[in-house]
Amino acid sequence: MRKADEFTIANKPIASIDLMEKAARAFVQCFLKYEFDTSKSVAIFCGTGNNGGDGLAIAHILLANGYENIKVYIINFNKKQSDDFAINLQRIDESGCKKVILSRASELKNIKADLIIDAILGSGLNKPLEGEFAEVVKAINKLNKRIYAVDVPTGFPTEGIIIKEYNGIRAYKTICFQRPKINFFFPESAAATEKFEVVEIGLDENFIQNQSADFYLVEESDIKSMLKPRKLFTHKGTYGHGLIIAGDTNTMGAALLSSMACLHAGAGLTTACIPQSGLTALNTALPEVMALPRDGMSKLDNLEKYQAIAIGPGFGLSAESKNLLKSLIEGQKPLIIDADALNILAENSDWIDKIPVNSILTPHMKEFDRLFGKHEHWWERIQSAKIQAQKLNVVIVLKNQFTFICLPDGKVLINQTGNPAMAQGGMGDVLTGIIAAFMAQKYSSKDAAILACYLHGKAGDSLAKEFFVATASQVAQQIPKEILKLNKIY
Ligand SMILES: NC(=O)C1=CN([C@@H]2O[C@H](COP(=O)(O)OP(=O)(O)OC[C@H]3O[C@@H](n4cnc5c(N)ncnc54)[C@H](O)[C@@H]3O)[C@@H](O)[C@H]2O)[C@@H](O)CC1
Repeated sequence: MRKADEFTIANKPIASIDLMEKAARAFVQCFLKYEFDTSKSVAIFCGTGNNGGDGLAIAHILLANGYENIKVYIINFNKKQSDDFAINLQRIDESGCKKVILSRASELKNIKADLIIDAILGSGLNKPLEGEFAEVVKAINKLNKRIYAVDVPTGFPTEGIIIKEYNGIRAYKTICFQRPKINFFFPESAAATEKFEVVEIGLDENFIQNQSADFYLVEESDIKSMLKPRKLFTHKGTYGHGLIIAGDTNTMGAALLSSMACLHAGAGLTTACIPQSGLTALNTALPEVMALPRDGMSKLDNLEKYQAIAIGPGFGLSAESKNLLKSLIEGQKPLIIDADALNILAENSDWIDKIPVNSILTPHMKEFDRLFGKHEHWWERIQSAKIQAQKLNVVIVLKNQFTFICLPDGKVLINQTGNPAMAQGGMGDVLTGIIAAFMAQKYSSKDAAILACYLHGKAGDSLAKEFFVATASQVAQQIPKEILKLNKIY
C-alpha cells in the first residue's frame, strides 16, 4: 500500500496532502453510515505521522458535517511530525477546533466523549507499543467507549506475528484504506478490532493489481470467470463421478452431508463409500447417491471411473481406514483429504511426502498443526502452509472464518465469504463434498478449491440473512442457488 501511495502521488495529478484529504473523506463517509447522531461528542487521538494527519483531516471534515463537539488530542511523544500532519495541524488551528497537546500519557485526564477515533499510529508501526504510547493506549481502552480506528488500530501490526500480549487499541471498527491488511484475516486480530471495513481512497488500482504479492483476495469476479456453464446436450457423464469415502457407525451423518454437497454442487454422479450399516440411512436420505459398501476392504478397485475421490469425513481411525487411505495414497490419483484421513496422516507422517500431487488437503487449525507441527501464531502457520503446499505440490485449504487457500506456486488466496452462523458441525464435510463435485466436473484442484470455499461461504452468507444459524444441510442445499446467481447462462 505504501508503494501504491507513492506511485499514485508520483503518477496521478494528486499531491500527498490531497490523498490524505481523500482518505479522510472516505473514512468520514463510512463513519457517518453508523454514527449519524451529530450531537455526540467525539475525541480524536492523533499521532504526529500520517495516521495522525488523517485524524486531523477527519476532525475538520466531521465539523463540516455537523458534528460540533469534536476535540483532538495530539499524542506528541515522538516529537517529529510528517509534512502532511503539519499542514493539517495548521488547518485545524484555523478551524478553531478544540485541541489538546499531550507530552505524557499521565496528562490524559477527564475525557468525556461518546465516541473515540484512533489515529495515533497506523501502518507506520515498526515495533510493539511500549512506554508512554502503551500507557496512553491503555488509558484510551479503559474509557470503554466505542473506538473507530483509522486504517489500523494503534499498535496492531499490518503483517507478521501478532504478539499474544497485544497491548494496542481495541477498536469496535477499523475503517481501513483501499485494501484490508493481511493480519485482519487472522483470528488474533479479534483482540484489536471487532470488525473492519475497507474504503476506496483512489490509489492507482492498475498499479496495485500488477504488484507481485504472496496474498490475493478471492473476488466474485474471479468466481464468475471460473464457473463453466452447463451446456445443451450434456448428460450425467459430462459432469463426472465423485466418490466420497466417509462415515462410520456413529458418524454416518458426515458421509451423508459430504455426499449431499457433492450432489448439489453438480457432480454428474455421486457414490458414497460407507460401511454397510449406513446403507438404509443413505438410501433414505439421498436416493440420488449410489452406495459402495466398504466393510473389510483395504483397497478399492476400478478407481479410474471416478474423476474425484474425497476421503475423511467421519471416516474413523480403524486399521481398516488406515489401510484404505494408504492404498489410495499409493495409487497416486489426486485426493481430497479431510478430517480423519488427515488425522491418520498425522499419525503416519512418513506418508505425507507421498500424497499424490494435485491433491487437496482441507485441515482446520488443529488438524494442520497435528500434520505439520504446533504453531503459536497464525502468521507462522500460514508461512508453513505456503511452504508445504509448494513442497508437496498440493493445495492446502486452511479453514477458518477466513479460509486460506495455499497453492503449489507459493500464492495464498484469502476467501472472505462465510460467517459465524456457520459455526456448526458438518460444515467441513459439506466443503469437502463441494470440492469433490468441482473436481468431478474437471476443474483443476486449484479452481475446485477456490470455487468450493467461495460458494460454501456465500451460501452461508445468504442463509445468515434469514437464519440465526445455518446448518450444514442447508448450506449444501443452497449451493446450486449460489451457482445460479453467478452463472445464469445455459
Ligand atoms: N496509501 C496509504 O495507505 C495512505 C496512508 N495514509 C495514512 O498514513 C498512515 C501511515 O503513516 P506513517 O507512515 O506516517 O506512519 P504512522 O502515522 O503510522 O506512524 C508514525 C511514525 O511513528 C513511529 N513509530 C512506529 N512504531 C512506533 C511505536 N511502536 N511506538 C512509537 N512510535 C512508533 C514511526 O517512526 C512512524 O513513521 C496510514 O496508516 C494511513 O493512516 C493516508 O494518509 C493516505 C494514504
